Amino acid sequence: MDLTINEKRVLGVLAELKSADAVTLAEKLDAPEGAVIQWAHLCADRGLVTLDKTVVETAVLTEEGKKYAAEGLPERQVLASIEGPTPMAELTKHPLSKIAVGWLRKKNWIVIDKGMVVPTPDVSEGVDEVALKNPIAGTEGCNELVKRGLAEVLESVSWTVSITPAGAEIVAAGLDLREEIGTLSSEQILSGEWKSLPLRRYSVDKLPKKIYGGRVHPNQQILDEIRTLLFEMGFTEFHGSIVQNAFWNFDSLYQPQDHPAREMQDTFHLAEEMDLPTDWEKIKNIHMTGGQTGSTGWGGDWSPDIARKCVLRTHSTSLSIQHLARNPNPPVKAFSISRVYRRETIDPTHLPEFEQLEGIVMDKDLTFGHLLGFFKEFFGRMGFESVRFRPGYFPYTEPSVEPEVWVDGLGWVELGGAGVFRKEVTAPWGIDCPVLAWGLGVSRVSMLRMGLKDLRQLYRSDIDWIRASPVRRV
Ligand SMILES: N[C@@H](Cc1ccccc1)C(=O)O
Repeated sequence: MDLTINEKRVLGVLAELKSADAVTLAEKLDAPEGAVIQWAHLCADRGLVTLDKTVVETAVLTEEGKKYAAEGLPERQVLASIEGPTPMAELTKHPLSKIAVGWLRKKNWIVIDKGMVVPTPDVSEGVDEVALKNPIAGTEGCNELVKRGLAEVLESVSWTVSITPAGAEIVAAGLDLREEIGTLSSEQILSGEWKSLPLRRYSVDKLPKKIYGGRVHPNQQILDEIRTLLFEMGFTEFHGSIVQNAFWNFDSLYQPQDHPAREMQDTFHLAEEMDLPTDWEKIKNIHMTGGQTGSTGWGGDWSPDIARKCVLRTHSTSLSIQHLARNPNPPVKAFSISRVYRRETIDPTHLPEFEQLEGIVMDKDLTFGHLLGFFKEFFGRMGFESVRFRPGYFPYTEPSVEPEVWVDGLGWVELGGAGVFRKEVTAPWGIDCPVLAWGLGVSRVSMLRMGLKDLRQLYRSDIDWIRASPVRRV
């Protein structure tokens, strides 16, 4: 049997001791415990030793636990601070009363009667207090302390290694304890001396431990791929703040102030307010009368106070309109990949935050047909071969569509919305050519591309999944 020198050394010690724990072995062999355990496992693989694992639990007090061990549990301290019936109002002055009162009642150390706290006759030491003096893992008292965060249980693993008859036999037959040779010199080869040297054996059928290099998160890879694709298609990128006022998130997009999407249940509203642009009245006019656009507007009233209120952006269209307001002259061809926030109930296909890919193309003579053509091209390059369009509705586009892609096994999957911005949206900023606009859920795209059933997987720190996900072309 080709044993390594270290395996032989383990057997050598065990031939004498028969059985030993890893700490003793490590001492005898003057080697780290971890290494000794590894050598013992190699011997165990060959049936020369057996290994027994014992998990020992030790309880230790947390910082808070230590403090109470010295001063007494809060309920004990508070109880000690009163003599006989005491008004509740008095008791609550004690700095620990917040923690203590619940426990005092739970332990039946007090009863509360018409605002008076009355100590009961039985206030003897509890198992938790015993454990606080000497915590022993697994005892009822100690479990109580763990629940209260006053103690924690640490696990330590210890190994016992025992030699088997097969191992003893090998030792009895004599062990060659000469150092093994890992490299040969040319003299050793030329002289033929190598034939008698104890050469280190290599096992070619044992797989080495896997090494994982750093890598980009699979979802980020897809986002990067989309960015690269759009740069290749001639787009520039725009960014903006996560916090937007309603003016940019809703009003400038011709979303009426009583639109249901603005409701509490859909949007994260913030307490902050943000100033409006100095020429905000043109948006008010558009909403109330349609301004110079030939539209009748929504009618009714429009309040700058509502428009100043901040929200977490619910869509990146709020960034698109600001990009257009800053760049009102054609051509504009720009995109943004940004997180957006909605009050969704979390489930496999809905999250309260997700990435949107937002795009705008502005130029003379653009038509709705160009928008559909863009999607065919873009989704084709993303690997979705069939695209279809369903009519849609958005307050800021006319016409509007919802593009869908075909995914084998799932059917048609809706990916977002698109359309041509209405005059009510573009005219206030002096834009007079058509603007194609869209917003797609890219997390959906990632999910489909990776074949995931659960969107949440994209945002979990699941290191095994991240390592196992195939590296994609970027
Ligand atoms: N903002 C829309 C998508 C959209 C963007 C631009 C134009 C039309 C629709 C959404 O979040 O669903």
